[in-house]
Amino acid sequence: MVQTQSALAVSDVWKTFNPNTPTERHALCGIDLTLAEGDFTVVIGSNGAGKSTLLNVVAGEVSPDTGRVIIGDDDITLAPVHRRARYVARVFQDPSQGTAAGLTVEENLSVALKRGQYRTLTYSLTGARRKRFAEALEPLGLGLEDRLQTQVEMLSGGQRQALSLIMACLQHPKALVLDEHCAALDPRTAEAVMAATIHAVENSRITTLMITHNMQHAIDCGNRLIMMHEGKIVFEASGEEKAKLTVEALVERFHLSDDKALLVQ
Ligand SMILES: Nc1ncnc2c1ncn2[C@@H]1O[C@H](COP(=O)(O)OP(=O)(O)OP(=O)(O)O)[C@@H](O)[C@H]1O
Repeated sequence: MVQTQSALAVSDVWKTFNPNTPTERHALCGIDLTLAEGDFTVVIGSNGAGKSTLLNVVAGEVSPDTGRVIIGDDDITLAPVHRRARYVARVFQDPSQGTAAGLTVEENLSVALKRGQYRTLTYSLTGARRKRFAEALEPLGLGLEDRLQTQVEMLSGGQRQALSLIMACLQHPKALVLDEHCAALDPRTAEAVMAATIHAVENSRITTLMITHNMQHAIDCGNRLIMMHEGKIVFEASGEEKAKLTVEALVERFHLSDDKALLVQ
């Protein structure tokens, strides 16, 4: 057991894909990142900067070549994805990835309640549990609390993504990773899901890493921001400095005005 005060620490993490081949890619080059409990950190950077690889290392999808990932007091560097479910919840870009289409809204939420435990296909949907689900869904403002028995395949992409978010937060994971989870949604729905994200993360104070290419979301969300480039963190802002950032200042500061990937509004 490693003693640490942080909620999530990524320490000197390196990752090279296809080493010593013509397709070698240095995705992460000595990443150090320490988040306190409740930190909501936005991750931005150009295409290929290493953002998804960083989140994959935290979520256990990718093993670092060297370095450590520590959550609370537990070193989870070598923990497989299924064991990390007790620690890390994730929402992907594709709304269909976080929910089971053939199950109802309440069945999906019941599965989410079993995060990190051995899952069975038995759901005990008590009145108390349905009330808890309805209370979790109600702040989304999408009316899902009245559709607990609706098959998820009947929901829109935005509704499914909002449900994925609530499912990810339901058991209060120690860390939440959001990988461009609004990128596949139409602009209006993306705004609704982002508002739900801010509400869910800030209310529950879940330590969160969120990738976005939307600079306005990067400005509006979270108390910390990191910018990655070529596998390194090249800029960090937190607290008041983060609150004072503007889209223009970010673009100007990093001479990114010609990088369209960073300018999706
Ligand atoms: N599984 C993989 N196999 C080989 N190379 C990979 C793999 N995953 C990522 N890479 C490479 O590692 C580098 C970092 O990729 P990563 O997906 O982490 O970047 P990103 O910042 O998330 O980019 P984007 O914004 O385009 O999604 C890139 O050069 C990418 O091509």
